[in-house]
Amino acid sequence: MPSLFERQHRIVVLGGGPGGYEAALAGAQFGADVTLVERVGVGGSAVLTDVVPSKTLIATAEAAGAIGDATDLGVQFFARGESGRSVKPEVTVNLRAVNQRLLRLARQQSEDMKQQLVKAGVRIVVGDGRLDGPQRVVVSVGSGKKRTDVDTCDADTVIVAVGASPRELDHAKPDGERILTWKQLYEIDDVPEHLIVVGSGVTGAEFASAYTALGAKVTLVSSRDQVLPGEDADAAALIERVFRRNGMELLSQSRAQSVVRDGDVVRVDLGDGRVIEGSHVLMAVGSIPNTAGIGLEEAGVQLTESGHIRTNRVARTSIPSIYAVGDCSDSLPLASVASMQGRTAVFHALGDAVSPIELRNVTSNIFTAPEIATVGWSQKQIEDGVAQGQIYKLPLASNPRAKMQGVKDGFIKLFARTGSGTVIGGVVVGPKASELILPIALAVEHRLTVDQLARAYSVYPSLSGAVTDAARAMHVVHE
Ligand SMILES: Cc1cc2nc3c(=O)[nH]c(=O)nc-3n(C[C@H](O)[C@H](O)[C@H](O)COP(=O)(O)OP(=O)(O)OC[C@H]3O[C@@H](n4cnc5c(N)ncnc54)[C@H](O)[C@@H]3O)c2cc1C
Ligand SMILES: NC(=O)c1ccc[n+]([C@@H]2O[C@H](COP(=O)([O-])OP(=O)(O)OC[C@H]3O[C@@H](n4cnc5c(N)ncnc54)[C@H](O)[C@@H]3O)[C@@H](O)[C@H]2O)c1
Repeated sequence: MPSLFERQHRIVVLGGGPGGYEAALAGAQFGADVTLVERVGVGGSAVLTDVVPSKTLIATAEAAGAIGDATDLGVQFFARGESGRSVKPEVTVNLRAVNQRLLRLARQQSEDMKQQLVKAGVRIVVGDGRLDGPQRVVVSVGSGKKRTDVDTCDADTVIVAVGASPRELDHAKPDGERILTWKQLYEIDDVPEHLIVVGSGVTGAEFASAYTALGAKVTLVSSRDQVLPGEDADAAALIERVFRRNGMELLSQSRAQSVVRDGDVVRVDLGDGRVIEGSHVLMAVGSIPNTAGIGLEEAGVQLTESGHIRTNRVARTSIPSIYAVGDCSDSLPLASVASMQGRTAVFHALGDAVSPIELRNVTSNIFTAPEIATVGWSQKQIEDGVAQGQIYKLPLASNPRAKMQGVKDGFIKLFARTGSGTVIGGVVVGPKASELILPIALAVEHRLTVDQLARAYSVYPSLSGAVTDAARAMHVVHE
């Protein structure tokens, strides 16, 4: 039974994405008086415009890609033409139906989450929230002169979980038709003839990969030497190779200066004399936190130069009654991290046992084809001497199941502490790497050694067998 203290504790959560949702649920679990203020829909950008729609689109891209892969394994697709001779059918994607499906799925997921909150006893207030000092949130609806305050919520604890929005360049303003942010992609009815993706971070790489599989000609404009800056260098090199093999054009060290539309044509000016033309442009040049104009600085909350909210490892800000979680904070911009922060913040505010967030153990995945999953320390950190470790890389080409399935690209990499053999990180590149990384994540979280990992029975034949094989290869022979 919640104590009187918990029942009297008023938590106001601003923003209903993964961070806010998890915080609200955790508060309700403790029996606290929880109000969630959200302007668009429960689930936030993660569910309505970012993670859920993009991964649903990628599921279709994988299905389209699987047809080509099946051909490699001897499956033939043909139809009888009028003369009785076989003709190769065209594989096309009905993007309008795909988009309708993914938006329906996102709305349903949002509704399911809202019901969960209502069932748990969370009060949901629809509108724009802003802080009025460290312990009050004011909610308004409408904009400009029509803006009206509709609610005032006093709080013992405020959890700010307002997320982030696509960054826009001054000379490349999205028009929602041909020049698009990732939130506007689902409004187009046909697969673009030629999609230019500006920005080769995770968002740009995922959409470039997906639209190539859906049948678009794709040009990826990367401001760096290599796509996916900051990720494992071997994984980035492999994905570039696959992108090129699949017909994608990759422009490295190319920075878009301006994007203009001329009827059905868009032109991206790279500022060095080169201008590329396409039918659509996706701007994937990062995000900015939704922290402006909501009373944070006035309440004394410290922001970083980029406008993110400074937090400690239990997500508390510089003001003790205010916590900040998710993409608006200075933590890692991942849905899983936002959720963990949301829960941690509430546990801390209500005085329950709490483990400070350990970002090093976060597992993440890039949903390109093949996928790239990582956990723990990176090879670069080991090579730079930040962590001491051994590196072992096992190409999937040597794995029996991969051979049977015709898997052409991928590897497993393990990092283990020099001497003790404790697993400190790893990278998986391959189909469903997001599922294959878990044994490595468990090893990192629970400080298992390569020998302990190797002792687990993996199924023969299986892709996960490559994880135990890599662990075996790293066995430390003591003199
Ligand atoms: C294309 C794309 C794909 C991604 N894929 C993945 C993935 O596969 N896995 C993963 O872990 N992460 C992924 N991410 C990152 C993930 O989307 C974010 O880390 C996650 O959404 C952060 O959650 P959040 O709780 O901070 O809030 P958000 O999901 O950003 O939601 C914030 C909510 O706050 C509301 N809000 C903002 N201001 C106010 C206000 N003043 N008043 C009321 N409400 C307000 C907004 O309407 C929004 O609903 C992806 C990101 C992008 C762009
Ligand atoms: N699968 C996932 O979990 C997933 C998917 C998408 C995003 N995310 C999260 O979102 C974060 C942000 O990723 P992102 O890709 O949206 O942003 P990002 O900031 O990581 O990448 C944007 C890229 O655009 C480049 N850029 C900026 N201006 C440019 C210009 N004018 N021309 C060409 N390139 C330009 C930048 O140099 C940068 O490399 C990720 O780190 C990740 O945490 C996660």
